[in-house]
Amino acid sequence: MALNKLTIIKVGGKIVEEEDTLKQLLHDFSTIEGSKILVHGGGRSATKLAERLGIESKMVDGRRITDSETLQVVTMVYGGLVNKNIVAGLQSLGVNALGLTGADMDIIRSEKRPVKDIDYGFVGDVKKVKADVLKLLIDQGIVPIVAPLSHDGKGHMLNTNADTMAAETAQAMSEYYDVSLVYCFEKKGVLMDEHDDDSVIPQLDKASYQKYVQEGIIQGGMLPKLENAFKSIEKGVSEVVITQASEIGKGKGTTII
Ligand SMILES: Nc1ncnc2c1ncn2[C@@H]1O[C@H](COP(=O)(O)OP(=O)(O)O)[C@@H](O)[C@H]1O
Ligand SMILES: CC(=O)N[C@@H](CCC(=O)OP(=O)(O)O)C(=O)O
Repeated sequence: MALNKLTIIKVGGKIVEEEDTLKQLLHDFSTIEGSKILVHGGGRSATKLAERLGIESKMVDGRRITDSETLQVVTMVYGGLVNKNIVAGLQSLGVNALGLTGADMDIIRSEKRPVKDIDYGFVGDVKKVKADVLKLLIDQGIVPIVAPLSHDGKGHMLNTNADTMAAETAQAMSEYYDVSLVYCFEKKGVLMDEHDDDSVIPQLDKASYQKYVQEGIIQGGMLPKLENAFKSIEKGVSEVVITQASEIGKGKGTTII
């Protein structure tokens, strides 16, 4: 029997921090038919609040070094401000959104990343996504809105890259659904030249990805997105697309092959 379709949209920090772009995204998300989940970031909003509090933000390969003060900031920003703004916005559009961190209903459990060359601090590597619980919610007509926070099951929240949260959720949900994972950000897709929006790479395979990383064409925040995209395809996700938020479902952007 063919599996039902599930669309997982990941939306990044630049879109969620601006009222107009967020409003447009929520409108576009509300029009997606069928089962869906929204995973959001908010890195830029966390960096701004940290700055106002006099806390410096450090990123390595697109991931935040999270000390205990930074963990407080990201918990407030992702689990509070950003998540609840999205939930309220979607409710106003008739979408029965439910905001969740990984701790809520134990949906996403992680382990603190071991210290190797770099100590990322309170950053979680995802160990388990409770796909069955998310499915129960979806079956009730609820639309889960997932913040980039997981927990370790011992009482600690852990900061977790939103691209990874979306990918791990997509992989786990593939047991029950035919999953499309769409990474939405402010550019039209993965670009040959970051500053030229007309240089979209329509299809990207792993060999080309590795070559572009070496050449410096792909870097920074695009790294966790693409690492997660390739892993998702390998682990049963039907489709992974990287595109501009306004072009969801229009067959544009970069498709991972
Ligand atoms: N080849 C590339 N094509 C598009 N963006 C790229 C590329 N290489 C690096 N980037 C950078 O990656 C960023 C997206 O990562 P990030 O800011 O983490 O996204 P998000 O909006 O999901 O939080 C882009 O804004 C861009 O600056
Ligand atoms: C560990 C880690 O890097 N966590 C990310 C979580 C937020 C995020 O991923 O937000 P964007 O999608 O807006 O980049 C961070 O704190 O920046």
